[in-house]
Amino acid sequence: MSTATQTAERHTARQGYDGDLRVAVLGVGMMGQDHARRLAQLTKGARLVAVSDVDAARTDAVAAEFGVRAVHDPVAAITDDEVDAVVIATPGFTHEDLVLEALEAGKPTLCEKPLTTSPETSRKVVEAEHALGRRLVQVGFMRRFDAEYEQLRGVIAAGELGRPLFLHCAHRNATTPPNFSSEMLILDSVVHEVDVVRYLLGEEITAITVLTPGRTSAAPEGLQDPQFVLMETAGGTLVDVEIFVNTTFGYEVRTELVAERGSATIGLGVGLVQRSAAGWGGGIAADFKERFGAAYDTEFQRWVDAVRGGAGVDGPGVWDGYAAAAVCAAGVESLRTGRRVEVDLGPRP
Ligand SMILES: NC(=O)c1ccc[n+]([C@@H]2O[C@H](COP(=O)([O-])OP(=O)(O)OC[C@H]3O[C@@H](n4cnc5c(N)ncnc54)[C@H](O)[C@@H]3O)[C@@H](O)[C@H]2O)c1
Ligand SMILES: O[C@H]1[C@H](O)[C@@H](O)[C@H](O)[C@@H](O)[C@H]1O
Repeated sequence: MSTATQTAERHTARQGYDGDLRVAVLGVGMMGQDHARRLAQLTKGARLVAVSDVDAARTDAVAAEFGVRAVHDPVAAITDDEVDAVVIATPGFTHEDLVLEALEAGKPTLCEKPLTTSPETSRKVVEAEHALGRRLVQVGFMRRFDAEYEQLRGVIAAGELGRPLFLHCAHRNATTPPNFSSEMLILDSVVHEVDVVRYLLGEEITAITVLTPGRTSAAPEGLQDPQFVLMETAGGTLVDVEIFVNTTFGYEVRTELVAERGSATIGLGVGLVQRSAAGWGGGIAADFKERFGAAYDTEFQRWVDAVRGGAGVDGPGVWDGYAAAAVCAAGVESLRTGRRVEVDLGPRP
């Protein structure tokens, strides 16, 4: 029997955790460092015990900062007997391998979005978890833990406003990191709207069309920014998303529901008339760490509580990660062809 299989069996047998959950963070760039600090200083019932990054100097520096072990091989951190659970905060293209390693080792995992970068690889993860027979992987769609999104979901579920007709979404970032491609506006950014639409409406997205307006002069050479995305849902709601990632002035994530008998808007602040570099009365968040800080905190606390209690996951799982990957892949196809692309998720295991 392989060591990984033995470890998996040990962890499968375990129903809960008596002491603190010992967590390793893999990938300690911008998000990984933020999550390491969250686990080390804020999340109750969890203890940051190790960090791991392919950049050895970065691993050592972050480990020293938090007084935890530096493990230079990320797979060794996953299979380590002193590690109960892992947080994956490496770039999206590395997620497939690391999540499959974590499943093989039977380690509960909180994987930053996207689950993987294609529907085929996400399906592989869905099937690997299904074969294991229990939920072990949660996907870092943190907006589900944001109080305003929860409130909007409640408004829709209560049904007082009637059937949802439209969701108008705006997703704006101040700037993009180097090497951010036109496809990444869909795969890395709109993936959040794909997930919250499924979360808010409780139904699947059946088609997507991506339109390309004139580029902002602030976009780096070759980047198609902004883009306008139209999604259709199984229940007949139309969703539009303005994705604009080089606004230069700040971070805005806004959603307006228009239903049969009223509308409800989140992410607006109060009394907004105009937003610009000069700001407005209430101020504008600089980035996602500021806008969604409380949501990340809640996401981590609920994940740790679920793992310690034996449930493994409390929030979006591998199927949600797969659905998002499938819609985004169709979106990238639409971006390339200019055509509407239908989405078929196939059977759910
Ligand atoms: N939920 C959110 O709001 C949010 C916000 C930002 C980023 N993210 C996601 O977080 C993840 C990380 O993004 P980031 O902005 O922190 O990136 P980053 O480039 O700042 O950091 C990534 C780190 O991973 C390391 N790395 C690369 N390959 C590795 C591997 N195989 N094993 C171990 N380490 C490896 C890199 O050396 C780097 O230190 C991405 O999936 C991104 O989409 C989510
Ligand atoms: O990786 C980031 C992150 O997911 C943010 O929440 C989103 O606003 C950005 O567009 C994306 O690039």
